[in-house]
Amino acid sequence: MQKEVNIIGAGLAGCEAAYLLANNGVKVNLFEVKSLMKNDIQKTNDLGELVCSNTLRSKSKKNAAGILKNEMKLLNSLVIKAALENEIPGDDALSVDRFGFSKYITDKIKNHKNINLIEQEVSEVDYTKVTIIASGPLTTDKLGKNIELMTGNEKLFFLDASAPIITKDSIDFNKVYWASRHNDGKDGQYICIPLNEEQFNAFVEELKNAETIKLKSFEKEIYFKGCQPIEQIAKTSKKVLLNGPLSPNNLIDENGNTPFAVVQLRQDDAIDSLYNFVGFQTNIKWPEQKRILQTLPGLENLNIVRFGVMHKNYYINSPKLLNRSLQVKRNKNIFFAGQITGVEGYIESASSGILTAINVLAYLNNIKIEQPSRKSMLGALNFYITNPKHDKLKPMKCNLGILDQQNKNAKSEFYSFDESEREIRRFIKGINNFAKIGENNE
Ligand SMILES: Cc1cc2nc3c(=O)[nH]c(=O)nc-3n(C[C@H](O)[C@H](O)[C@H](O)COP(=O)(O)OP(=O)(O)OC[C@H]3O[C@@H](n4cnc5c(N)ncnc54)[C@H](O)[C@@H]3O)c2cc1C
Repeated sequence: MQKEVNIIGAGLAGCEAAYLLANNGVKVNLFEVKSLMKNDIQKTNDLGELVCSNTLRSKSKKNAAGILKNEMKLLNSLVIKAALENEIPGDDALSVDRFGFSKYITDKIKNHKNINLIEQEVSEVDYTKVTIIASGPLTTDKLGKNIELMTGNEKLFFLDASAPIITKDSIDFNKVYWASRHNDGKDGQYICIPLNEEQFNAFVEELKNAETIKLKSFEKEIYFKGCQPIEQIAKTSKKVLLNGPLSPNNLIDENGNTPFAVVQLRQDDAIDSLYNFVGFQTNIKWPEQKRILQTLPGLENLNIVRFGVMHKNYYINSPKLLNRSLQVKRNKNIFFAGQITGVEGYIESASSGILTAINVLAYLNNIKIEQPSRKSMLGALNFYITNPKHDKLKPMKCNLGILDQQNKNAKSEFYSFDESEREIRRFIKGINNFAKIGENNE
């Protein structure tokens, strides 16, 4: 009889897991609620939606995100395929047309003979079925409560925010210029809004005094580093702004000058009509957002198509609840994948979907497998989020610091990349008796 798995959530992790399992002959029931009930940041009915920025971050072989994406590609990632098919200019980053990206994923999932997409909210997990919970940082309340009951554990959360998106035709191009940080200012792919010191100081004051949406009393201000709202950074330090979202480094204008500060806009769609603010996650009230952004040179008439918003991000205490196979210790039929496990970010969540699916496949085949080691980014993330030493897990993005690569200083600048690739190839070889991971295995 055909093996069967339920997956809750058709986001990045759920779709990756469904794709891998279905490609390996497993019948997948993929449950997704968004066509019936959207959360505040979902905009379309398509699957694998990118809810905020449209970038899967750096392509560099020296960067943690570049290393993880290469590992995912080796593992036949649906998300990487969708991204490469829908890539748009983004300098060093893999930026995508978010609509084309999700459409690609949706088509692959809906047309797969082994995947049955079921549009409904799951409020109770059926423990008798092998199940992957991939319901993400905005898991519905009913399911969240059911997960709490199952785990007997407190749910954790941190606050996250998204950045506004504007139309290109509302920008005054006489006041901005094109440049790319990683390309010596040539062949610019980002719209750069130059600020002199006075303009920068005035903008920072606006951000500091901006009226923000009030948090509910139970939402203590817990921000995850890397997703801090811009107004919060402004309150903390001008230096952090100048070294971060408003850094002018390498953004040389047409006259060969480097401005005091630069606000960057990144292309957001394939037809080049929308742009998002780089590093401008915000929780400022919407009319205030518009007023403050309009003070920037060139944006006096800006047209915002999506405002920045802030959200709670749920995740479980994985070190306590899950074993290294991302399986609930007290209920072997139940697995978790994606951001709900405590990884943070698009590619981290998607890659976790791949690893969980491989573990589910091993479980269905009654095979014990060795997880990828910490020489790979996938293995390092998995080790981090399931490490019992982290009794209060803090969400983790991929980064070079979590890799266990003893000789990385002694070797070439691409040592980590090469070492991680070797590790993933070794891992794939080790599971090829039950998992088909080939490039075009569909
Ligand atoms: C506001 C915000 C901004 C973010 N910005 C970025 C960013 O710019 N860059 C980045 O790398 N990461 C960002 N993230 C993180 C990113 O969203 C996640 O890392 C990623 O989408 C998580 O993937 P996932 O598959 O785990 O969950 P999701 O992509 O959220 O998918 C989960 C799916 O489960 C569905 N679902 C939920 N509950 C149920 C239920 N009961 N029954 C059925 N279906 C259900 C949801 O509708 C959803 O489609 C952001 C997150 C938030 C909340």
